[in-house]
This record gives sequence, C-alpha cells and structure tokens, in this order.
Amino acid sequence: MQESGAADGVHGLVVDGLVVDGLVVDGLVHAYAAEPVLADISFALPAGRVGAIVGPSGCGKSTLLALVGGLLTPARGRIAGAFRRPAFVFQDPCLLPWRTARDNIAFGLKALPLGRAERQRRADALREAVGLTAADGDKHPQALSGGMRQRVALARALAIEPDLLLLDEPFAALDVGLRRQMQTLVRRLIDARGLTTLLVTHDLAEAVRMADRIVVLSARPATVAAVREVTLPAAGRHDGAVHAEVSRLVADPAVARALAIDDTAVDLV
Ligand SMILES: Nc1ncnc2c1ncn2[C@@H]1O[C@H](COP(=O)(O)OP(=O)(O)OP(=O)(O)O)[C@@H](O)[C@H]1O
Repeated sequence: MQESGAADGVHGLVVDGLVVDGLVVDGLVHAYAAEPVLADISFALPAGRVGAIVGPSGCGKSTLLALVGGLLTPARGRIAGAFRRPAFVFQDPCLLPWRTARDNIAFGLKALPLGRAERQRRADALREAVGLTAADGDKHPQALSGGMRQRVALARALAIEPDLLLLDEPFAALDVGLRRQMQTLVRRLIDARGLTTLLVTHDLAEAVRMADRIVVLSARPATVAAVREVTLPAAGRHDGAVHAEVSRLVADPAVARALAIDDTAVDLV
C-alpha cells in the first residue's frame, strides 16, 4: 500500500493502483510505557459503512478507537482515510453541567464562523433528530435521564458535521430497552448522513445490530483474529435475525477462540 494526496491534506490509499475510499488501519502497534497493548492491527472500512470492534475485556478496543480518532499517536503503523473531522461519543456523555441541553449540543459549533441564531437553529434541529423535545432542550444535564443525556452527547457529536463517527460503548450504561432504541436511532442517523462509523462494543448482538463489518480482536497484546461481514440488511435486523447471526458468529472458530466463547457461554452475548 502507498499513500496518495498527502500534499493537499487528503490521505487516500492507493492499493494496486486504485484509491481506497474509507478508513484503512495498517500494521498498528501501541504500548503504554512498557506494556504492549496492540501488537499488529490491520483492517479496512469502506466509506459510509459501520464497523464494530469487539474483543475480550482490556484487549485494547478503546485504545484503537483513540488512535483512529487522533487522540493517541501509534508507536508503529498508520491510519489512513480522507477524514478531517472525527467526533466521539463515549459511555459517559461528558456534558457541561452548567449549560442547558441545547447549549451543550451547540457547544462545538462555537468553533465555526456561525452566529448565535444559526448555532441555536442547528442545535434545535439536532435536538429534535435525537428525539428530545424543546422543553428537554431547556433543561440542564442533571434534570435529564441517562438516556436523554446520551442523546444530547450524540447530537453534540453530530453538530460539527463529522466525517468519521467514533462510538466507544455509547449505550453500555443504558437498560436493554433503551439500548435497542438508541441502536436503531443511531444507525438511522448514520445512514441518513452516509457517515463512516467505528463502534467499540463488548456486546456481539449490538455489533450485529449496528455494524456492516465486525473486527474481532484477540486478547492483549491484540491482533486481528477475524473480520466478518454482517449479512443482514440494515432494515432486517429484528431480534430473531440478530440472534441467528450472533449464533453463526459464535460458531465460527476464529471468533469463538478470540472471545473465549464455549458452548455454555452463548447465552451471554
Ligand atoms: N492511559 C493509559 N495508561 C496506561 N495504560 C492504559 C491506559 N489506557 C488503557 N490502558 C491499559 O491498556 C489496556 C487496554 O485498555 P483499553 O481500555 O484500550 O481496552 P478495552 O478493550 O477497551 O477494555 P474494556 O473492554 O475493559 O473496555 C488495559 O490493560 C488498560 O489498563
């Protein structure tokens, strides 16, 4: 692989003479001090698709996401893609407690050359898109439920019109019913924007519900144990179909080995 277009700030990759459009992670290695975390990570994600990263606890999933989003610098390897504006959503919504929901959503827009009225207009449109009422928009975070706070965090991430969305266990703190609602909502918002998205999750069913491609990491120091396509159409991810797809994945020896799944653990996913 060779990089192209670096001079104009666009980092496409040329593979066999073709420019690859999307995210390419190539031979990534990372360590914290002397502790190796990622040993050799390579995978690609086509533009506009959703990738999920799954793997055993502590294998380096969040570290990989932070590297892709530019929060950390890899010891070796590279990340390529024509992305200029990544946005993160974490498990903790990290809202400013002294600002209303609407102002939290509008916060990132302060960096753009927009007047206050336009910032508020955009924030209101996103507030509505994530299912919050005008009255919710006037509330401070402590007056919102956990699910509502996560909707604000999502709207804030989308407000900057990112070209890469990075989701780190965004629904892990929500109860099951709410998690399903949020998975459906987020996938709909991603599809409407054609937004390239990488999701870290410990939940294989969530990966199947939301992603087009699943990257399975091994235990630390992590390598890529398997990359699997989700074969369900985005519109057909009802519980039965998701369960069947999860069963197919856990029966896959490379996936099962990496996630340390045996027959007795299938019901846990
Ligand atoms: N800032 C840091 N400094 C030192 N070590 C770190 C740091 N962040 C993470 N680690 C260590 O790196 C390893 C990978 O952590 P990371 O959070 O990336 O894994 P993970 O797969 O996302 O974990 P989990 O499934 O538990 O959420 C862990 O051993 C963790 O303790």
